[in-house]
Amino acid sequence: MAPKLDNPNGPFLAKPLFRHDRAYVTFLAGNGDYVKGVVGLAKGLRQVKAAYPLVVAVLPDVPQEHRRVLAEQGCIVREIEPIYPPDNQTQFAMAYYVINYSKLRIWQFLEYSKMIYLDGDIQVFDNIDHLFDLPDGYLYGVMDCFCEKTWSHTPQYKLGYCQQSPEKIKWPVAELGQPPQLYFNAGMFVFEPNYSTYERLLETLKITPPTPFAEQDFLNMFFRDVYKPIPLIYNLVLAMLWRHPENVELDKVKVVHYCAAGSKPWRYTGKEEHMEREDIKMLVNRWWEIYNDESLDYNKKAAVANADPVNILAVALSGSAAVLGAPAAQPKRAANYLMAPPAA
Ligand SMILES: O=c1ccn([C@@H]2O[C@H](COP(=O)(O)OP(=O)(O)O[C@H]3O[C@H](CO)[C@H](O)[C@H](O)[C@H]3O)[C@@H](O)[C@H]2O)c(=O)[nH]1
Ligand SMILES: O[C@H]1[C@H](O)[C@@H](O)[C@H](O)[C@@H](O)[C@H]1O
Ligand SMILES: [Mn+2]
Repeated sequence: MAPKLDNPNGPFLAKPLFRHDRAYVTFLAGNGDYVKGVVGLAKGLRQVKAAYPLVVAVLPDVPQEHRRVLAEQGCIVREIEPIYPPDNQTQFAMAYYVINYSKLRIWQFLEYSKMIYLDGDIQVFDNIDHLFDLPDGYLYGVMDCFCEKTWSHTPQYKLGYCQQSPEKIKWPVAELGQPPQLYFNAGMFVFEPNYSTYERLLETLKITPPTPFAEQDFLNMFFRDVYKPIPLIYNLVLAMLWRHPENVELDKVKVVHYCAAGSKPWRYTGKEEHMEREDIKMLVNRWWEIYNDESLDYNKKAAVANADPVNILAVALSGSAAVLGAPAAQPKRAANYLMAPPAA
């Protein structure tokens, strides 16, 4: 008797052709050295055998040469238009962060039902694919720390209050009412692209004055009712090491965010405050090990050899091997879409 198939159409059709509607996504602006961060991130994701590709949302000012480097690393490069805060108000945001409002465009990546955003100055040391399985309908991220000078404009900083240790210096409820809502660091978050959310984000931005932490403040405000904190192992903001060491179990950390002043590995000199710490040196070295590891460079042939036949067919249809593991779902809306060229 013929074996009973789960799917009466047979094993070939049992798997959908386009298997992934999930991806990691990062953001790249300018012609500077953040491209190194993104290359490092792409290689880090490969090292931990991430099941999903890395989409890089690039602004028009990212040079072709950098796009080519990213495509050769197996990234899916997508150009986005910049987003600026409302006219004449940019002076109220920290100039350096204004460009980050453009990150809102990633809600427009409708061919993906769920994505994990990671800053270019993040490295992934352990697989985090399981975060894609968190229940839909929420935005997930790691709670920030308010203790660095970058927060000196806020009442939290002035009081010495931090949501990472709310029991140390208590929020003065009698004077100021309820403590501030939980606030996530926007260098990493799990979200669902959605066109109506995207439109509401842009509409709301038009009537929202810019603030110092730019889109990070804005996203915290916009998603305040659906934000769910996840453990800090998913985005270790480096200042946690000296501000709240009792909260950090470094050997369990899966994702490191090199956001503290002077900690970007590709610019590291060790001279800035805290940068002489052994744990910082170790984390910077670990980033470089990944960045320099040639065995982690994208290898089209190996990717094809490891892929199952369904994926190979998908690649053949898409005309690009760089999308292996994330066959080319076509964007449902107009977007400049640069498929990775076949690697030489
Ligand atoms: O010249 C630049 C500047 C930034 N970026 C991209 O924008 C991201 C955010 O910039 P930083 O990582 O330098 O910023 P921080 O980590 O200090 O900032 C934090 O606060 C910011 C407020 O705007 C954002 O929310 C950011 O995601 C969050 O991690 C970078 O990782 C990178 O992906 C570039 O590509 N080029
Ligand atoms: O997003 C910012 C950024 O990452 C800064 O480097 C850090 O000092 C802040 O705490 C954070 O809110
Ligand atoms: Mn960052």
